[in-house]
Amino acid sequence: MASKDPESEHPSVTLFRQYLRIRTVHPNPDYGTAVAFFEERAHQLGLSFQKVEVTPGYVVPVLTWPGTNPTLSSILLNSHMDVVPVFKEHWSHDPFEAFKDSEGYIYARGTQDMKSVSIQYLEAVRRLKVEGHRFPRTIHMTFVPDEEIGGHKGMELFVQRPEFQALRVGFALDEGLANPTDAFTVFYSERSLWWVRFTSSGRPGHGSRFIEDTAAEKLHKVVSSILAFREKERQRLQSNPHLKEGAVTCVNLTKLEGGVAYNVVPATMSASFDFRLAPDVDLQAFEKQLQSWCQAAGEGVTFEFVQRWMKPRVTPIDDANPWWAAFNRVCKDMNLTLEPEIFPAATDSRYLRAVGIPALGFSPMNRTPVLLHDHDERLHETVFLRGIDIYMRLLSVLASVPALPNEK
Ligand SMILES: CSCC[C@H](NC(C)=O)C(=O)O
Ligand SMILES: [Zn+2]
Ligand SMILES: [Zn+2]
Repeated sequence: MASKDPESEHPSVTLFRQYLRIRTVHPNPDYGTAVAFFEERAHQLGLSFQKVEVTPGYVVPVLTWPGTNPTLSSILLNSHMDVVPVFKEHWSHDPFEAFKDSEGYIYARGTQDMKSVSIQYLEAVRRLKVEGHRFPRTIHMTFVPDEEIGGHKGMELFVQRPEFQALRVGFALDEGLANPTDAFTVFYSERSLWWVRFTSSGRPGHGSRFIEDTAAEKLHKVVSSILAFREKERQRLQSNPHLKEGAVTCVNLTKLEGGVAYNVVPATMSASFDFRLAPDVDLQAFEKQLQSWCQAAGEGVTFEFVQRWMKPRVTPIDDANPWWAAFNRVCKDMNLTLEPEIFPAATDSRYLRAVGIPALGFSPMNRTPVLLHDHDERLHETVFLRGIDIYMRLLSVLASVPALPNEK
């Protein structure tokens, strides 16, 4: 039970607060201290431990609880170690102090995204071990760097390593989002992230004249086409109560660049967009759409990709998927209402799904406002503790899923 008395704080909450104090914050995350923290936990829990250096200076600690049947594929519990920067002046408490208020809310960067989940995994495994359980399937816990900046020095490299293949992962859990209602959200896919810069070239000249064919006019046209598309998608979402945010495509104009002086018409200008493409979008056709918006804007309008995800994958959420069936059954047994959704942004699950691993994004935080990346990110200790109970039940069932047809 949670307690207001600091003397009798639940040890799992104390461990959570210790981890929150490790400053794994961008742009200079202290991964060394975090990796040492997980190594210490591995020793405390009697788990095997390895460090996989995916690129110089970027280590993935892997903690393993072997199953009783090594021929079966394993369960991967993934979380990322890094957290996004803070605007300290907007916080009610120091974001790296892990302050707990008199009601039991813990304030810190990472309380929701996703240091809570890392500790819930560890504590669920610890308690199951203490209770004397053994399961057929091996459980691995991985703590990856750099998710918040794209996973390019983290999960993207890790899934290509022989050490990762050796884990023989059959199913993975990774991050989700809080849900302010009594329900829990679970993510079975995510939108494809495309960051695109459109550059327009035109005739330069004096700012006092009606110059023909300027870069700005053509950029304006392409921006208008994209914002009109945005509005169409926005209306589609708004007019259909059955559609969730992740099921439509979103785009935002996030950067405008160009110009040197008030009285010089520039020869080039650019506009950058953050596209989030719904999993059912035909990506080749969408690229052609970008080309035709450029052509319609006039000569000299081009685009380049800064990020471009081309492998959208969906983890099936029907009973034909034994992992989903197991996950869903536990939630039913625990009377948890699940809201399956497509993750609106990008997580490391995309790298797992792209190499063929079914993955669900789940951070067990109901009755909690979505505060990831926000000021005063916080989580109530009772919600955190209930998450450990939920993982205990989930792990017991997932790690006992009988041999699949390809495992016999
Ligand atoms: C280039 S990867 C960026 C990853 C980030 N993920 C989240 C969850 O905010 C995003 O979707 O913007
Ligand atoms: Zn995250
Ligand atoms: Zn994040």
